[in-house]
Amino acid sequence: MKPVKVGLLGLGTVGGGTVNVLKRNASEITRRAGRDIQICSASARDLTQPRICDTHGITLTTDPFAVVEDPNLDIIVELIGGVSPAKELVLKALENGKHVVTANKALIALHGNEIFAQAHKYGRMVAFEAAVAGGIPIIKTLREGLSGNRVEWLAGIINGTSNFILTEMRDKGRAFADVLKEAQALGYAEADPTFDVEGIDAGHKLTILASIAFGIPLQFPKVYTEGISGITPEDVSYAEQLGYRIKLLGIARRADKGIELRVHPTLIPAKRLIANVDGVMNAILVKGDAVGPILSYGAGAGAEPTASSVVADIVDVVRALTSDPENRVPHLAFQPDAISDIPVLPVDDIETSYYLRLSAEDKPGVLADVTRILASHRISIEALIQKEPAEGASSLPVILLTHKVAEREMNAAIREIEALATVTAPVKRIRMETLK
Ligand SMILES: NC(=O)C1=CN([C@@H]2O[C@H](COP(=O)(O)OP(=O)(O)OC[C@H]3O[C@@H](n4cnc5c(N)ncnc54)[C@H](O)[C@@H]3O)[C@@H](O)[C@H]2O)C=CC1
Ligand SMILES: N[C@@H](CC=O)C(=O)O
Ligand code: NA
Repeated sequence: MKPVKVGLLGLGTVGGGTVNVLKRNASEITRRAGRDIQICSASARDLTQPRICDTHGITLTTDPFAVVEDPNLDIIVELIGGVSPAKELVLKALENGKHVVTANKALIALHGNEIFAQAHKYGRMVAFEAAVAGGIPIIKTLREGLSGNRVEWLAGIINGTSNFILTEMRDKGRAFADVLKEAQALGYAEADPTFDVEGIDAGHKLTILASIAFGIPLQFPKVYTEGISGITPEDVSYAEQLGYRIKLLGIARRADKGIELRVHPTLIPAKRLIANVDGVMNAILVKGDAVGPILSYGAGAGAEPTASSVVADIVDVVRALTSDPENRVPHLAFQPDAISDIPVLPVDDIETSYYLRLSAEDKPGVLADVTRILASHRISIEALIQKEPAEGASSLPVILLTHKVAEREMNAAIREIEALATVTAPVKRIRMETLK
């Protein structure tokens, strides 16, 4: 049979990794796919840049639109990133009758509904396994492996850059900015690394996972996002002393009145498996009603781990080229007319436990004031540590762990605590999850 012809948009970290994996494993991949897969052309902004891959035999261009307009290509692999021109390129490729593989989570989370409608219109596939958790086949797991379950919740470490930074801060006491620079040099970070450290990239991935888990539309604007940029080495160390680890988690959970969608730094008991997922590794814990909890673990970023998912998607498309299109797995696992309108809850309604760190003057009565305020909001305290003031400092750190309370109630209590004359700095708050 004739080879399947692929055009690649982007030859950076993931594009280069994809060329390398397809070349190195060509014969095994052909045995799995049933056809040879040939990268015929590729676009990059600057053709003179050094590359991690050998582009011998690939026609190179600086114009990505020339690739999607090439009538000889069957599959377009979009590895440029960002919304524009990626969106225009993907829509055009589908219109031109090509199947699309992409690693672009921002694009799918923000414009997936429109892109899937275009794919449906032209009877083509869009595959995006690499968009969530790099090399971990979590989309396939949710969409296919767990399709007999009612998913109750999922919680994941789904940003490799943030996890790498938190791990290096904890293990080696390194400074945030210094570790972020290293993550960028290793090709883990987004083109704009604030997407990594402010929880936006994890929010994009959570949007996709939640749609596939619960059968809801992609709705990134309703995800609560908070990143790790405010986490200090002190918080990491206090959490450790209390038996917890701080991880940036993306959490999607069915609650009584709707669905929680939130990304924030979270204290997790140190003995949980997921609390020990370190460096650039990612892990997603999914709780299905039938299977119980399952944990998928693997590299969340980097050239070849991400290429592993890109190539698997190419193989899926190639296999589907010979099967009845109506029997394909739907993009969001649920049939397009079966997407439900169950509401996403505002963050104020979400209940969690909290770690609070206060700076208080070393005077009698301060703790009594704080506990009175918490009690007046029906917030009960689970643990408390009070430290000696640092040498020369007049205020002392007080660390509290609370039982579960609604975010709205905690916000009100924090406002009152911060108004106390004896509390000398804004209260530091990190949410906690037991993940049971
Ligand atoms: N780096 C990683 O570990 C992972 C990246 N991703 C996603 O994969 C995609 C690619 O990421 P990387 O390979 O890291 O990026 P990169 O910056 O290393 O490579 C991007 C490539 O696209 C080209 N490009 C960029 N803007 C362009 C434009 N406006 N027009 C034409 N070409 C353009 C560049 O020349 C380069 O060849 C992104 O969507 C990213 O979010 C997903 C999972 C992991
Ligand atoms: N910047 C992302 C790359 C993979 O999606 C990350 O750090 O996880
Ligand atoms: Na994946």
